[in-house]
Amino acid sequence: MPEALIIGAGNIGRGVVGYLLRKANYQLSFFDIDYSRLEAIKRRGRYHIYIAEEPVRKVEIKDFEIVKPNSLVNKLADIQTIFCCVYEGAFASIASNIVAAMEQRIAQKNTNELNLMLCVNSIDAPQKMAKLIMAEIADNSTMQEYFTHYVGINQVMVLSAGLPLPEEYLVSGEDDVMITSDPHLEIDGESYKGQQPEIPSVRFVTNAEGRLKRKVYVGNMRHTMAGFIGASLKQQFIYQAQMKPEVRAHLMGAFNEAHSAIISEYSFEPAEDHTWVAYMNDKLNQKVEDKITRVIANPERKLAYEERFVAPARLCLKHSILPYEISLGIAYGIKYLQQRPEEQRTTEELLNDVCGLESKRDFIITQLVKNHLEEIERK
Ligand SMILES: NC(=O)c1ccc[n+]([C@@H]2O[C@H](COP(=O)([O-])OP(=O)(O)OC[C@H]3O[C@@H](n4cnc5c(N)ncnc54)[C@H](O)[C@@H]3O)[C@@H](O)[C@H]2O)c1
Ligand SMILES: O=P(O)(O)OC[C@@H](O)[C@@H](O)[C@H](O)[C@H](O)CO
Repeated sequence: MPEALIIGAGNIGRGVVGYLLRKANYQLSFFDIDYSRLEAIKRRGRYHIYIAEEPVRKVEIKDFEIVKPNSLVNKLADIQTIFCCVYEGAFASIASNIVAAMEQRIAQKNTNELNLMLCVNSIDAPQKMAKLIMAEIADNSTMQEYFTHYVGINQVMVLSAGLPLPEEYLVSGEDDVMITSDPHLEIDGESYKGQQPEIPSVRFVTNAEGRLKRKVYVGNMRHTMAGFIGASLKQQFIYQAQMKPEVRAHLMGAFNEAHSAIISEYSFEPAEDHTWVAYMNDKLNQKVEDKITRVIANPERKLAYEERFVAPARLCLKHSILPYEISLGIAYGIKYLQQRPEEQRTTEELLNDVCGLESKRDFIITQLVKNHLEEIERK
C-alpha cells in the first residue's frame, strides 16, 4: 500500500487531498500543529468528506494515522510522499523539520526520493521553501548535495475548494469537511524526483508557473472579487454574489481580462485551456455554501503587489489589455478594508501600503481604482 503524510489537516489536507489519496488506496498519516484536534479525530476513529455534487455524496475516512509532534522528524526521515496543505506562514517550521529529517536520512544512507507537494495558492512557493531549507544547510555541502539529488519540492494546483462543513450537515461530526465537485490536482512534474505515481484525478504537468498563475490570477482573483463585492452587499456566501447578473458580468469581465493576459504570457495547449475555462466557469453555477469570510480572509495579503489582483492587473498592462474590471475588484477590496473599524488610512495610503501601488509608476491602475471607488460611493 503506498503511503503519504499530509501536513496541515485542514480543509484541503483532510478534504481534497485526503479524498483523492484514499480513493487511490493510500495509507494516510496526518500531522497538524493543532495536535489536540488530530487526537480528537483519531479518538472518533473516522471523519467524513461531503462532495458537493447533486445529490451531495458522503465518504467516510477511517484507518488513518496521526503523527505526534515529537515523531514528525522520524516520519519525514522514512516517508517519500508528503502533501503540505498549509499557508506560507508554516513553511519555516516545515523547512526545519525537513532539514532534521535529511540529517537522519544521510546517517541511515536512505536514498529514496522525498517529494514535498506544496498545496498552496502562493506564487514561487517551492522557491521560498527551498530558500528556507538552503539557509539552514548553507555550510554543509553533504546536505546540499542530498537536497539537490533526492528532495523534490513541487508546486500543486488544487483545482477544487475545501470548506468547513455547512451547518445543515453538521450532525455527524465536527471534523467533517466539504469539497467541491470533480476535485483534481496538478503537480509540477518537472521538479518531481523519481518515478511519478499514478493517482486518479492527479496529473503531473509541465508549465507549472503558468498554470499556478492561471489559477491564482484568474480563478482565485475572481473568487476573491466575488467575496469583496458580496461583503459590500452584506451577503454570506460566494454563490449569492456570483448569481447576481450585474455582479457576474463584472466577475466575468475581470476573469476574461486576466485570462487574456495569462495566455499572452504563457503557452497553453488551446484544447486544455478551453477545458480549464469551462471547469472554472461551471463553478459559477454551483450553489456551494462557501462563506465569504473564508474566501476574503487575510485581505491585505490578497491585495498585495505580487498577489491575485495587482499582479494580473500589471500583467494586463504589459500585454496592452486595460484591467478595468480587475481594478473594480481592487476597489471593492479597498472599500472592504476601509470599513474595518480600526482602519484609518486614506485610499491613497491603502493603495500604497497594501497594494504596493505608486501613483506615478502605476498611474493607470491607481486611477482606475479611484474612479471605481468614486462610482461605488455614488451608488
Ligand atoms: N480551501 C481551499 O479551497 C483551497 C484550495 C486550494 C488551495 N488552498 C491552499 O491550501 C492551503 C491550506 O488551506 P486550507 O483551506 O486547508 O486551510 P486550513 O486553515 O483549513 O488548514 C490549514 C491547516 O494547517 C495547520 N497548520 C498551520 N501551521 C502549521 C504548521 N506549522 N505545521 C502543521 N500544520 C500547520 C492548521 O492548524 C490547519 O489545520 C492554503 O495555502 C490555501 O491557499 C486552499
Ligand atoms: O486559500 P486562499 O486563502 O489563498 O484563497 C481563498 C480561496 O479563493 C481558495 O481557497 C479557493 O477556494 C481554492 O483555491 C479553490 O479554487
